[in-house]
Formats: sequence, C-alpha cells, structure tokens
Amino acid sequence: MFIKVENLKKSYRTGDVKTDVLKGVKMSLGKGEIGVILGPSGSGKSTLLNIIGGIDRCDSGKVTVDDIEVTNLTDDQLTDYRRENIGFIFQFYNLIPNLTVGENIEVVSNISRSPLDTDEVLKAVGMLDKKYRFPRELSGGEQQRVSIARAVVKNPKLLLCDEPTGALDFSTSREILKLLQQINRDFGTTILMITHNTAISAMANRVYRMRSGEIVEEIINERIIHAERIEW
Ligand SMILES: Nc1ncnc2c1ncn2[C@@H]1O[C@H](COP(=O)(O)OP(=O)(O)OP(=O)(O)O)[C@@H](O)[C@H]1O
Repeated sequence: MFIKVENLKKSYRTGDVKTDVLKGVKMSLGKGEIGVILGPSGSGKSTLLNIIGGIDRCDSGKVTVDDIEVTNLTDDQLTDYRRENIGFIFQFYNLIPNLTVGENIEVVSNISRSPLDTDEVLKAVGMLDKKYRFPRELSGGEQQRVSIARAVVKNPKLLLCDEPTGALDFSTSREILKLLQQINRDFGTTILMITHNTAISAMANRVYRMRSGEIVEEIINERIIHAERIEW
C-alpha cells in the first residue's frame, strides 16, 4: 500500500482537559488511487491529513507513505519528506498576494528537486494566459487552479487536499474536481482529499468515513465516475 496508517493516536491537552482527536486510526490507500475522507466537523480529518503530510505529529501509531516511515522522521527529515513528496491544497488558496501567478509557482519549483516546467503546469490547469496576473485579479476558482499548479509543479507523489472545493460554487467545484482527476490520471499522482460533500466520493477509489477520531468505515468503490458527471 502507498499509504498505510496503523493505530494512529493523537490528543490535545488544554489545561486539565485532554481531548482524544485520533483514537487508533487505521486506513490504507494504493498508489495512483484517489481517496476521500468524509466525516462531521471536529472528527479529526485535518489532523489525520496533516500527520500523513508531515505537518503535524502523532502521539503513537505508525504512518508509512511509499515505504517512508513518516512517524519516525526527525524534524529535518520531515521537512525534506514534505518538500520532496507532498503537495498541499487547502480550502483558502494561500497564494502570496504580492507575487504574480507565475512567481507563486516558481517560489516552489525553485526549491524542488525535479520540478515540472512552470508553463506546462499552468497550461495543464488552464491558467497560462493569466501568468502575469496577481491573485487579487483572479476569481476563487482561478486562485484554486493556481494553488493546484503550485502543489503539482514539484511533481509530488502525493497530493493532500483539505476541502479543496469548500469555498467554491457548484460548477467551479466540478471544474476543480475534473482537474484533480486529470492530474491523477496524467501524472499518476495519488490523491487524498477531505470533503464534507458525499457526492464527491463517486470519483474516489476508496472512501473513509470518520467519526469522533476513528475511521468507522472504509469502502472500496468499484464504479468510479468521471468528475464531469458528479451532481449535488
Ligand atoms: N491545536 C489544537 N489544540 C487543541 N485542539 C485542537 C487543535 N487542533 C485541533 N483540535 C481539535 O481536534 C479536533 C479535530 O480537529 P480537526 O481539525 O482534525 O477536525 P476536522 O474533522 O478536520 O474538522 P473540520 O471538518 O471542521 O475541519 C477538534 O475537536 C479540534 O477542536
């Protein structure tokens, strides 16, 4: 398995109160697959994604990604792991406001080991003609395309998406989902995505249902549909 999570636990302590956020999570995802995590607010989805991506740490348990034991890495090794392997996409695009579209991409490609060509990636997300615009001159959907280009330019093995369509209307969301599916197919990138939207699970190979810190169900979807046909 490309991603393997075993008995993952994490809790937060505020004063005397301890909150168990992950209570022994177990899940797996194959190479080149798309996984979707569903679950109510506060069930631990982002915490799980962030630990897999090496931007947060667990208390106990084991995460391996492409045979790298993420839960065993030092801080410096985690930085390298993120830089070399992981692309992140968030609900709010987190672009650098005073850099153009092209420069936002180059900030990442300049520190990547084997980056893709900036123009090629901008073309793939349909934004090449807006290369010299600033983020404030773009719609939300366009800004999300740029943030996808920024995640993809370093040619990551794994794309982690936390509510990538959470701030977008239906038709723009569907365009973004089509783009993610196209990246998955063209580049073979494994994708793990959090969403509140059950309809999106139709494009996933595996669907995980989270509830209060546990994955209560992992479903293998045999009939994946094209994002174009997703409706809600
Ligand atoms: N730094 C922190 N300190 C204390 N509690 C935290 C911290 N980060 C997250 N939590 C708590 O952990 C729980 C799980 O949070 P998490 O963000 O993983 O949930 P989620 O399922 O992604 O929620 P949402 O769908 O609202 O984004 C929540 O109850 C949250 O309040």
